[in-house]
Amino acid sequence: MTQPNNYKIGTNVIHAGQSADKNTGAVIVPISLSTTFLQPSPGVLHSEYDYSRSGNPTRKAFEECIAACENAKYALSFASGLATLTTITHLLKSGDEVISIDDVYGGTRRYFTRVAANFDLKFSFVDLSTLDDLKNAFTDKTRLVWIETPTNPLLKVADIKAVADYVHSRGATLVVDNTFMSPYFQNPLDLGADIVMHSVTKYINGHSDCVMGVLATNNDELYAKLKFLQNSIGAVPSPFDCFLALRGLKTLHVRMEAHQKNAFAICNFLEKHPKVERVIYPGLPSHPQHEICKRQMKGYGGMVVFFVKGSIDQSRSFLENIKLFALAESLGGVESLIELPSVMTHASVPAEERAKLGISDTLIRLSVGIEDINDLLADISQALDKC
Ligand SMILES: C=C(NCc1c(COP(=O)(O)O)cnc(C)c1O)C(=O)O
Repeated sequence: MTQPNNYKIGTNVIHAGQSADKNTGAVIVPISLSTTFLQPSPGVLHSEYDYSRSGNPTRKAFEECIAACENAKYALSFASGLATLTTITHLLKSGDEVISIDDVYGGTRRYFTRVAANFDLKFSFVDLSTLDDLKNAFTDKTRLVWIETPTNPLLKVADIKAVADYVHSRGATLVVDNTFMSPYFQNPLDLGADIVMHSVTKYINGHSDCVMGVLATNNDELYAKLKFLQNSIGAVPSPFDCFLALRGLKTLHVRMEAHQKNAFAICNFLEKHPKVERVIYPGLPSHPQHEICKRQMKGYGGMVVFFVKGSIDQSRSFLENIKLFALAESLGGVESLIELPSVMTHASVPAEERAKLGISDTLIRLSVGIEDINDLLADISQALDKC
């Protein structure tokens, strides 16, 4: 269990869970690759570790650091964001129902509808800009509510505290996927969420070189169940990935501020451009839930979406001419990424659902990196001029 401390996140990312090694004095947490640990006598442990799937020193350091960053007592890490989602879903039993915000990552919807639904779990997807849909979708079998906020890709925002209060009034559990904000700009547990999770692959690792996931909670009972599931299902990250993620995490506060500064500059440019229909960013007063953003978020992140005027022809032309932004899936790395959700990250969402959500062929998603903003703006400008 991670004890609360009075440090700010900019200190915790560097120090929490990372005390110098008592034996060697090593200041940086080593990569502990041993899969097994000596037992002086059968069943008697030399340390807290017996087998690396059940517990690993490098993984423990990362989990303790994330717990401190999310103001949590506990954190558990996994091989990917979806492995985290899968493990959380195993808290449920046959016949249980789950309500998810409608605009979730395509892989999350795919797991819910094409994997977990085969085990007699029922999923419904609702717009959460108000509580009405949530209340209408709730039944006595609803056990879990899953929200991303902001959502991927449309950056919709849900009122975490209001959702948590209602979910708890019905005796259910709230999970918040905090990937787009990272622990630096938003702490859902402080707002009433029971579990917060991240695709560590994104901003937490921050360098597009590690696929990993993590969850954090203050609930002792949930932690005990999830710790059991982490070991029993075994979807754990490698010690090397934990080392990479812990190293990337150390600059989270610096990177998130740089992402945000560049994102605002790009929004200001796009809003004035004649070939841009609409720009969506939580930090803009024009965002439909901007007041909620100001209340529950400490910043607005590096994700920007906008609609180009025209059709997929204009989208393709723009994306084929962009140079500095890498046309690729994923997000949250120091390099700028760009993608077309309707064809790439959300292609697995049925076309009629995409249409209902507004994920059109002219919706462009930017993961704004921390390159020099003048170069990023010049790149976007030259590509827009050609489409
Ligand atoms: C790969 C992409 N998303 C992964 C993702 C995931 C899945 O994380 P993985 O580490 O890729 O398994 C979970 N939650 C959110 C909000 C995500 O965006 C993407 O949107 O490009």
